[in-house]
Amino acid sequence: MRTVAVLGGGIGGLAASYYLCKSPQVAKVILLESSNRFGGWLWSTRRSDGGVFEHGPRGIRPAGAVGRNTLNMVEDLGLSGEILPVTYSHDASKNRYLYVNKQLHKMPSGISGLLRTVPPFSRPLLFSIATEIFVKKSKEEDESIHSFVSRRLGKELADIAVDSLCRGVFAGDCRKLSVRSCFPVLYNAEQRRGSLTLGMLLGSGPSQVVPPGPLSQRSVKESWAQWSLRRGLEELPESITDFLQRSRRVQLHRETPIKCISYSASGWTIHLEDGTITADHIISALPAKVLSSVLPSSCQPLIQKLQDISCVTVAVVNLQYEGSVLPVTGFGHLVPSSEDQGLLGVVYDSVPFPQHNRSEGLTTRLTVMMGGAWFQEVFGSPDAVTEEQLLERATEAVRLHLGVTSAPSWSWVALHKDCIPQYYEGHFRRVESMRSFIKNNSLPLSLTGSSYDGVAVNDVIYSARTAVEELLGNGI
Ligand SMILES: Cc1cc2nc3c(=O)[nH]c(=O)nc-3n(C[C@H](O)[C@H](O)[C@H](O)COP(=O)(O)OP(=O)(O)OC[C@H]3O[C@@H](n4cnc5c(N)ncnc54)[C@H](O)[C@@H]3O)c2cc1C
Ligand SMILES: C=Cc1c2[nH]c(c1C)Cc1[nH]c(c(CCC(=O)O)c1C)Cc1[nH]c(c(C)c1CCC(=O)O)Cc1[nH]c(c(C)c1C=C)C2
Repeated sequence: MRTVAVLGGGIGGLAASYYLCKSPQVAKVILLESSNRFGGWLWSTRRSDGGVFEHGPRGIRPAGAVGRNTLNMVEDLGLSGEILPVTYSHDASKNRYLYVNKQLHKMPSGISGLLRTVPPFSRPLLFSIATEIFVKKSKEEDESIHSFVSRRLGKELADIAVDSLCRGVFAGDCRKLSVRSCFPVLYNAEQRRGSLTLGMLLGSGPSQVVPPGPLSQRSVKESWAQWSLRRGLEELPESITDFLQRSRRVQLHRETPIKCISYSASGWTIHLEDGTITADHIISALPAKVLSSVLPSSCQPLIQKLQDISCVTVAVVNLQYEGSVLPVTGFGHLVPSSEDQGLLGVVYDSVPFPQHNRSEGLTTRLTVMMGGAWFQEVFGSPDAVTEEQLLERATEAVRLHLGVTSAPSWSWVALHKDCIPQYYEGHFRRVESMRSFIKNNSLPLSLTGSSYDGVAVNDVIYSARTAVEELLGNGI
């Protein structure tokens, strides 16, 4: 392989470039990013007083093949000493809350949490789990998450717990999201074991093989539930960028938006604002809709399918309060759509990562997330809403939900337009048919990034690795 162009310099494009760079088979890697920085949604503000605020992801899970894979990369980049782990026994792992009927309720955990009736639920969770074993498996090839959970565990759990969970991961509506694509473990447990309960007890099928490196082994030994980095998660893309800059085979281009791409027998031509670049193969780590807008019209069937993968907009408001202001301790709370459509949830950042608090004087850091699938309905056009409106709505939620009446001593409002792709029912078929089109037409193109195979940072990195392995026809 002579030249591979990687489109989009978020964590997906950086990871693809990293894996390409590891292989001697590739002569040249060209990474093209439209904005003035690499990292995409991994974005941390570091203040001069020591405070670190995350505007995108704030914690990564170490578990599973995808979690091990990321830790192996982190170790290879020399970031092991920067890790901030949060163990399973930490309050942030044990305590998560739901805000229902204008009150915070701790989500049931442990055996006693399953046996008792825990508000806002009207019966013990064990009842739903025990009866779930006898529910017949579906013959449908996909289903909405809400329909799946209602059928197997009851409507109450679907309406409150699962509705909130989908807002806290996809900022999305569980009535539209696909169980098969968003929660493959649940789908496979039903298909392979006939039940979620049996699937959890017996395992729901083979998982990818990723041998754990020393850092991943440490995460198991020390029981990590999630981790961040000392200077915030943006340290990860910064470190990959440094790694790539050290290679003479890699060209990194910021402020280089791709205008369109064309294909001929001699390969791809990528049209930029001020010139063109040629490549033998393209790995796209662009959001699906952006890729659809730059592809040549000869790819019409692919363009159509890419356009069907839409994204939601999330407003992220970081708040710093003086002193210790939280009435409870834990990861944060989620708000079901029946309680408040626009307010998705509040993360209590100071609890899992106190190391990111300002170095002098006690502070509490919170992040309020708003909008998602309900953005337009609640706030109107993202282009018309003001920062003042979003800040006001966020501080009002903190006052009502957590009883914090003081004004924040620092705040940051970010409007993330089209930031989380929504895997609606039938997503897996759309992705399958896009990849078939590429294969059947022998297009030297790979699809990676959060639009296809999972939205978590771990999933995006693993998808980049898979794209490179498939391209080079070997393991990395
Ligand atoms: C608020 C929020 C909280 C999250 N929390 C978590 C979490 O706690 N844990 C977790 O695991 N995940 C979390 N995620 C998800 C995760 O951060 C994202 O799914 C992931 O970062 C997406 O990476 P990506 O590279 O696929 O896409 P992006 O980050 O969107 O990268 C795409 C890149 O393409 C560039 N681009 C766009 N158009 C062009 C063009 N024409 N030419 C060139 N470049 C272009 C963009 O500028 C961008 O840099 C969160 C996401 C958000 C938004
Ligand atoms: C309130 C909105 C959001 C919060 N986080 C996100 C949104 C949209 C985005 C997000 N959160 C997680 C992921 C990755 C999923 C993964 O597979 O690793 C993404 C894209 C992690 C996560 N956050 C919550 C859960 C249950 C998970 C899954 C992994 C885990 O169990 O740790 C819950 C949660 N998210 C938010 C809050 C306030 C909250 C619960 C109290 C914020």
